[in-house]
Amino acid sequence: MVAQINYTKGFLTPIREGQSTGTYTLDRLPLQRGGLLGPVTLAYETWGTLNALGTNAILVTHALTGDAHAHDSEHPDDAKIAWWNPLIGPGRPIDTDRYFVICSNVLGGCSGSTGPASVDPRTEHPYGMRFPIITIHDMVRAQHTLVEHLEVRQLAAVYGGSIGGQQALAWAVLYPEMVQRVAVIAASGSLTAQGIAFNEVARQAIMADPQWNCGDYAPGRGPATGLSIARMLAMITYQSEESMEQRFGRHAARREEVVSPTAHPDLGGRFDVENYLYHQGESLVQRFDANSYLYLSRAMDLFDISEGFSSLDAALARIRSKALFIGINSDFLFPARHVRTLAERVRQLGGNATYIELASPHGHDAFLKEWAQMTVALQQL
Ligand SMILES: CC(=O)SCCNC(=O)CCNC(=O)[C@H](O)C(C)(C)COP(=O)(O)OP(=O)(O)OC[C@H]1O[C@@H](n2cnc3c(N)ncnc32)[C@H](O)[C@@H]1OP(=O)(O)O
Ligand SMILES: N[C@@H](CCO)C(=O)O
Repeated sequence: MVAQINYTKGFLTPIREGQSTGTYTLDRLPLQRGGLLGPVTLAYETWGTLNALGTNAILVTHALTGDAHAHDSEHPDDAKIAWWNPLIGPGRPIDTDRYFVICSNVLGGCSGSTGPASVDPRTEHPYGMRFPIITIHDMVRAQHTLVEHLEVRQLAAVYGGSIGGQQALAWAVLYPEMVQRVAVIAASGSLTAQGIAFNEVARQAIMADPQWNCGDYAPGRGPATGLSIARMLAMITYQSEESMEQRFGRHAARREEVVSPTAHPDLGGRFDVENYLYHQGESLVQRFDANSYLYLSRAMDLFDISEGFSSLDAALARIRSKALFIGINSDFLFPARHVRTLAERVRQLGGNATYIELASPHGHDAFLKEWAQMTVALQQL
């Protein structure tokens, strides 16, 4: 199923005891929708030590706007510095004393891995909209070559949430012999019509911004307004009515330094939730590429775990891993019942699948916030 891939180069730099950062480049990657992409670079980080047999590795896959910095051994308790910090480290559910933990920035991303902002070797200009459509399977196949390059023979586990959960599920289906355990968090076998709809509105906001310019913009000069609106919309889908009531209610804006993007002083910026969304939009513009947002959100839409197999059951029956599915009771992007149904189907097909539901008001993003519940859940795997 996986075509021959040649490695070209890679480096790994220790940044402190037990933590390294690196890049790895392969010549070309055959894509699920046809064609070849190359060279493809993945930026990655590792924590812990690989054993002599190459069997104690854990792969962590990040969410839509995440990056390879899942853990920071110098600041292990700060989730703002590294997005899954509280779950990774010595004695934690992803135990770096026992496991060699790997996290790479996803194919199509903008934090060191090849994506639409990378230079196309054929034109010597950024790919922009000449970047091919990539899928979750392509991301996973690229990760597979990285893992092989690191001399990992077996993955003790793959963990991921949201679009990272789609990747974790794809790992278990595409490489059943390699994945011993898998945690699919806040993700299902395919995104709902509602989820696709939210993503399309976000993409249209980006593409309607004149600064988008059909995807051709200089680094740092992209569609800031469009990307900001896309993030504002997406942040609503990552939360819930309950959490937004708790956090903001109808309170007046509490943060005066946030500038309301409206000409009339009372058309926006009056409510606290509005300022929160403006701030989130501005923050994403500082750290994320708009074209990457288009391609990654599209990969999320296109994902269908049955694609390439005769049926959904044929795909799910391939899973050999011990599988943990985690739903979130307030998630309306990947509703918990879809995650539970997926787990049940894997079990009905003879798989070793467990379902756990987090009880949280925090919606989809609960897997990035509910540390105590996530710790207990991941310990079940
Ligand atoms: C830094 C990074 O994210 S690195 C990349 C890796 N990231 C990821 O993988 C996930 C991306 N991150 C996220 O999705 C989110 O940050 C989450 C889910 C982790 C947390 O989201 P939130 O619940 O909105 O977090 P939180 O309440 O801490 O607010 C975040 C920001 O909104 C600001 N904010 C909170 N309330 C308000 C308000 N009422 N008005 C204005 N701003 C507000 C905070 O000050 C904070 O600002 P900062 O990020 O500049 O420090
Ligand atoms: N808050 C997450 C949600 C997407 O799953 C992110 O920004 O990556």
